[in-house]
Amino acid sequence: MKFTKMQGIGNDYVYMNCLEETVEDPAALAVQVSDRHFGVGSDGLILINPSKVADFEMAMYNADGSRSEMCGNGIRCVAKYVYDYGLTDKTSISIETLAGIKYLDLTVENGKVSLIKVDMGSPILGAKEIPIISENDQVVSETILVDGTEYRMTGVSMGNPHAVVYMEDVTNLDIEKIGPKFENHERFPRRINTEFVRVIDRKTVEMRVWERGAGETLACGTGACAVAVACILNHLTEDEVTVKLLGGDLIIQWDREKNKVYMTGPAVTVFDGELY
Ligand SMILES: N[C@H](CCC[C@H](N)C(=O)O)C(=O)O
Repeated sequence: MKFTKMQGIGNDYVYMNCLEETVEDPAALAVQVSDRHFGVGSDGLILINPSKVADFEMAMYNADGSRSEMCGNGIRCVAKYVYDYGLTDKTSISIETLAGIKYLDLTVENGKVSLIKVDMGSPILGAKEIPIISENDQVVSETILVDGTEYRMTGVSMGNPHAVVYMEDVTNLDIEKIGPKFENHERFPRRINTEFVRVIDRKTVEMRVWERGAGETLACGTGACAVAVACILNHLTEDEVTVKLLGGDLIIQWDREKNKVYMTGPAVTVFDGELY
């Protein structure tokens, strides 16, 4: 079976073109290919499928085989894949996900996609869609007790669930220890992606992420969107934020009139390969 390894600011997945290949058991394949010693090495597996309602469909599996609704870095790579490999010649495309249809604008340089802007749709706070928040609205955060320590956190769904946790320092964080405690906390029955964020200034934040089903990754696109929304709601930043992740930067804008989040970032092809 043919595959392509791609990465979006270091968040790497194995991509398979399922317009041509058939994958019988994607959950098992995700575990197999993700292994960094016995497999290809990745944060998970992403299948590019045909769609009846959009140009393509993306099916995303974490390294542990669990399925996620959405993947921000992954969807930019899918856009690069379908354009660079000639599956489409459009530079505005739609991709169906379990979190709805997403719309993407591609920047092409020398015949290849270099940058992608994604309309990530509307964030969801708790169970309810976030209404347009005025500057006078109250701070949106809660306290959560994890492993004996109280943290301030905002829960945001970008189709998949995120806990945004505010920190003074993320560099020295023992994420291998605290990450799993958040992921499996009783507050989150479907487990959770956790972003630990430090606000640098009103336009810049830095974060590290512990992903549901994958552990620490170098970046998380949906996580960066959740972080921006949470920081904006808490009046910590402006409506456009540069999110600095271990693998690079993403620009996140929240258009509060339309209640849409836009994510802009790169996508890179690493290599093509064949699985035996
Ligand atoms: N890295 C991905 C998100 C993966 C989320 C996944 N770990 C989940 O279970 O929701 C991103 O760029 O958005």
